[in-house]
This record gives sequence, C-alpha cells and structure tokens, in this order.
Amino acid sequence: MKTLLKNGHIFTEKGFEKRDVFVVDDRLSFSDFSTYDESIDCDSFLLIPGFTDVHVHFREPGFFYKETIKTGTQAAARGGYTAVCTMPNLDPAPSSLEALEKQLEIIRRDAVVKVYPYGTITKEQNGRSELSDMEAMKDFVIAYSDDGKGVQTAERMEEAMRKAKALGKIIVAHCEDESLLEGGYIHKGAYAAAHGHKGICSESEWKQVERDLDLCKKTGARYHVCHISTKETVALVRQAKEDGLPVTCETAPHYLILCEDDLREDGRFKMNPPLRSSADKAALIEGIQDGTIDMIATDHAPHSEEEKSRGLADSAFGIVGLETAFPVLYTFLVKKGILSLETLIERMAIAPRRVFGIEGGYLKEGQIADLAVLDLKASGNVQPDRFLSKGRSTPFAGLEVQGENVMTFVNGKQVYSRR
Ligand SMILES: NC(=O)N[C@@H](CC(=O)O)C(=O)O
Ligand SMILES: [Zn+2]
Ligand SMILES: [Zn+2]
Repeated sequence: MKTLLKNGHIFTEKGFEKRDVFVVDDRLSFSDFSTYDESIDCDSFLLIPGFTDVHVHFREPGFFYKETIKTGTQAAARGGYTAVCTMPNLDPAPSSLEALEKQLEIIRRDAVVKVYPYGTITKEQNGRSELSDMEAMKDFVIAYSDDGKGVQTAERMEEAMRKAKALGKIIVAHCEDESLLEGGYIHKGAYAAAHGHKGICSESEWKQVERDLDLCKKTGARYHVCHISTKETVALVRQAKEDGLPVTCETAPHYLILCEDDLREDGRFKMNPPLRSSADKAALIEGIQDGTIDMIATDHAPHSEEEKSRGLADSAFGIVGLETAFPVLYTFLVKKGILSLETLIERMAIAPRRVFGIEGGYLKEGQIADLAVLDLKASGNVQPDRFLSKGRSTPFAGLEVQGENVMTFVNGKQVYSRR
C-alpha cells in the first residue's frame, strides 16, 4: 500500500519543511513514486510524528466502566497520539507476569494505537509492600511505577531503584508523602482558605522528589517524576540536572494553563496533584520552556459521571486529557507566544520517545509511519459529549480552542479520521 500525503508542512529534525511524503506500508518515504494507491491533500496541514503520552489511565483490567483499552486508544488516536504508556493502578495490578498478561491480552485484541504498559513497583501497588516481580516483567513493561501512590519509605524506593538500575529500566514516580496530606483534596492555598476546603500542601510532592533525587544520586538509577505541579519541584529537578543526575520529568496541560484562581465548585477541577498557585504555574511554564521539564503527559484519568459529580470534596481525583491536550496547549501556550510550536511538538512527540526508548520521531526517510496530521485553523468549543473516551470530566469543557488533529496513522494505517 502506497499513500501520497501531498504538500504538507512536515516536521523534520531541521524544523518544518513543505513537501510530499509517501507512506509505503508502515514506513515513510521521500522518494518520488509515480504511482500510488491513494492521495491525500495536506496542503493546509502539518504532518508530525504522533504524540506520545507516557502517562495515561486506561482502566482495563478492573474498571472498564471508566474506560477500556478500546475507548482509551480511540480517544488517543483522536487526539493525535500514536503511542501511550498505561499506568498500573488496575485490578489485577500488573505486579507479576501473570497479572500483566491479562492486560497484554486486551491490548493485543483492542488497541488502535501503541500501548506500552507500566509494571508496578510494589506487589500491592500501594507504595509500601515488597517489590513486584520486576525482573519477570522486564521485557514486557516500559518502566515501573506505582502511580496513584507515592513510595512511602526511602528504603523501599532505594531497593526499587537498585533493582531497576540492574535491569536497565526507569523508575517513574508519583511523588506524594501521605503523612503530609491531612485529608486535603485541592491545593492548600488562597482558594482552599477562602472556601473552607482542606488543602494538599506543596511539600507533599516536593519533599518526596527531594528524597528520591538523593537516592537517584546514591544508586545511579534512571528516575522520572510524574505530573510535577510545584515550583519547588521545578527548582529541585533543575538543580539535579545541573548536577548531572539521570533524572527527567513531566507535567500535564492543566498545570500549565490553569491554577487555583480558576477553581470552581465542581469535580471537573479535581485531580491529583491539584491545580496549584499562579506562581507554581509560572515556574512550570519556565520549566517547560527551558527543558527542565522534558515532556508533557496528559495523566488522562477517566472516571464515571457519578464519580465526578460529587463536588471538590467528594469526587474522584482525575480528569481526561487525550482529546484536549493539543488544542488547549496550542491555544493557550503557542498562540499566546509562550511556547513555539516546534518546542510544543518536541515536548509531546520527540522527548517522550527519546527518554523512554519508544520508536518513531522526526519525520525522515524510512521512519516508522506513526503520524498525526494537524489543522491549525480549525476552531470550536471543547465538547465533552463528543469525546471518544468514556470519561467526560475536564476543566476545559466549553472553552473556545484552535488546532485540531485531522488524521492519525499507526504503522502506516489510518486509525482516526475527522468526520
Ligand atoms: N491523577 C489523578 O487525579 N488520578 C489518577 C491517579 C494519579 O495519576 O495519581 C487516577 O488513576 O485516577
Ligand atoms: Zn499520579
Ligand atoms: Zn496518573
């Protein structure tokens, strides 16, 4: 099968270039073929390596009423993502090869984009119990994480890092010191104080990052911090990188675009970590600009309508993100002159692949044909009732945004097309 993608702006190592490319089976070719099966006019579109999200929650096995591998990957494809890494807060949690196999089976059957599962760090995926079967799972997991839970003791984290280092894998940490939580559910700041809510302090995140960076130095293990949300965490990671530690991190679109000033009495604004202060948001923006924050991951965390309908205090933590990430980031960062389009694509499509060793990247001869085709002129309101995800809860609902994914190719096959 040969498909001509005609005259698009394609994202190469040297930036955007306007030219024809061919998808020949599962690869890109810059040759000039005189015959082909199909031609798609891309004159007004960008062709980019598909976005890669190292942090999503697809809820199978265990919680299919919130999301399935099928609906999650369909949402990913719609958002322009060709690869995602799934967090292991599942039932059974992938803490042994046997449990992981249940998830792999569903992935093989239903996934429309590439899905790379995480294995857990601890056996019970609770940040406390003994280590999972890290070794047995090593060839089938992208890395290890207990996301949803912080690893609560330095001893357990050191043990995990030593094991991961021996296996040549990354520890991916949700940092949250449970002894500092005090029942909080939004940021411990001005909004919580004014509205009588219980707050989650910033220390609950950065204290554990600080601890882990010492362990990273001690063990030499590769260490990646999930969804960073505080200015202190940005400073710690910046310093650790200056010191040459093998550390990387991610933040999510909502922490770059929203802060506690945007909070409303609605479960759509509840996620963990919480939306923090405007000073935190500013520090995260600086971090994404200067590369201290390597990548943007959505932390796509779908829950049922009922689970998100109980206000700030009682709703489940988590919002969906795959179908809104590019439009909101393009609208609120690129269009406002905060980040260049090239840097945004680097943080969403190139860096995650480089850090996690996922195939694909800059468009070039012979590259795997995992692509998104973007229309920067398209505009409209965020409409959760049209999401392919089962999750509908997002703080961006109703916002006017610009930029849309038109088509997604995985291994050269079209897996999504805008109707
Ligand atoms: N981010 C969230 O608010 N929720 C996540 C867990 C997590 O990412 O820590 C979930 O699984 O729902
Ligand atoms: Zn988390
Ligand atoms: Zn998560």
